[in-house]
Amino acid sequence: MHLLSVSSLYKQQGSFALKDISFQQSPFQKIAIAGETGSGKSTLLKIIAGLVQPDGGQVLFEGKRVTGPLEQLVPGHPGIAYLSQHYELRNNYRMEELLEYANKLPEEKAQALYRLCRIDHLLKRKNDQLSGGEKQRIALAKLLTQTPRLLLLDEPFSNLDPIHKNILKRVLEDIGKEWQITCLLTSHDPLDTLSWADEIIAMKDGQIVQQAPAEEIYRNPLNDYIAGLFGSYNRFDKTDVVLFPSLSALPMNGKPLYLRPEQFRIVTAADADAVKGAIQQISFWGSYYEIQVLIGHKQVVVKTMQPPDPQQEWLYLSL
Ligand SMILES: Nc1ncnc2c1ncn2[C@@H]1O[C@H](COP(=O)(O)OP(=O)(O)OP(=O)(O)O)[C@@H](O)[C@H]1O
Repeated sequence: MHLLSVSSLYKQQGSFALKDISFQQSPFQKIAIAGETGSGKSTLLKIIAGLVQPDGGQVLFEGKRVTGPLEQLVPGHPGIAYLSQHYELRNNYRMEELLEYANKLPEEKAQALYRLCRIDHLLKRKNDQLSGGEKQRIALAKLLTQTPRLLLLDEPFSNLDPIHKNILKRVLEDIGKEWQITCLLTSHDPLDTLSWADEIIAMKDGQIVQQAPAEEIYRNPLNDYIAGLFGSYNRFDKTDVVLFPSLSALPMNGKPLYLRPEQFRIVTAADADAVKGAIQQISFWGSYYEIQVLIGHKQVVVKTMQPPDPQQEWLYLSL
């Protein structure tokens, strides 16, 4: 049985509408909802959490309908925890006091949870002695002491530096594995979610545009919007085969073909499939270089570990 089943959700909010949202989540399946700002991700999470009333459709959690705030006195569902982008921790309390007040777990289990959330060294501190990433993990631990079965995280990676982002990623892995809690999260930077998610749901203008496993959505995006969500890409249409003859070996079926920069190889002129291009720009990205290459009238972006010689004006590409 599905843990979560969302069907035909509809919600009007001013000029924005969430339209016909349907998907299912199995126990322990890791789903990320991706989409540009304003595509409706937070609204969807809040409806699932029972915090916003939908205008149509329904959410089933463990086979039972999640009621909206207009149907119950205290909004929310005891089995579903929702961590907002704008969580608040009370001032003037030590973190251990805040957690103790909320905690429903036996002491030993609570301490294990604080270790898992990497906050056990922060318990004596007050709100103003913590960084944003540390506060977020305290807020997360506080929610988890309520023993939810489904954890909804709204943009957990935004506003985090790479160090705190990586800590949070490890915490989320452990929550799934060690605490058997299913996670559903949103992100407007899906690159953060590729390594974590089993399945990605991409949204635009209140609708689901594509739903697929992480690798599938990265390699076979449905359109330019989805391709762009996951970083640099090259779009090739049928007419581009003249410029790049080896494209004819790839299945296009009348649709554009999206190739990621790392799918090209820099070769020598002697390579049978070599296509000559003019180097336009080289940018350094830490672990790789991105090169803008002009082939005929077409701009192509290529990723490489070895940059060309700075004097070099041309290079040869192959697929
Ligand atoms: N209470 C509200 N009343 C009217 N419009 C709203 C309300 N809440 C959100 N909206 C609008 O609904 C749309 C979707 O908002 P939502 O916060 O769900 O998007 P999002 O994809 O989560 O964006 P972000 O990544 O910036 O958080 C936006 O255009 C927003 O302005």
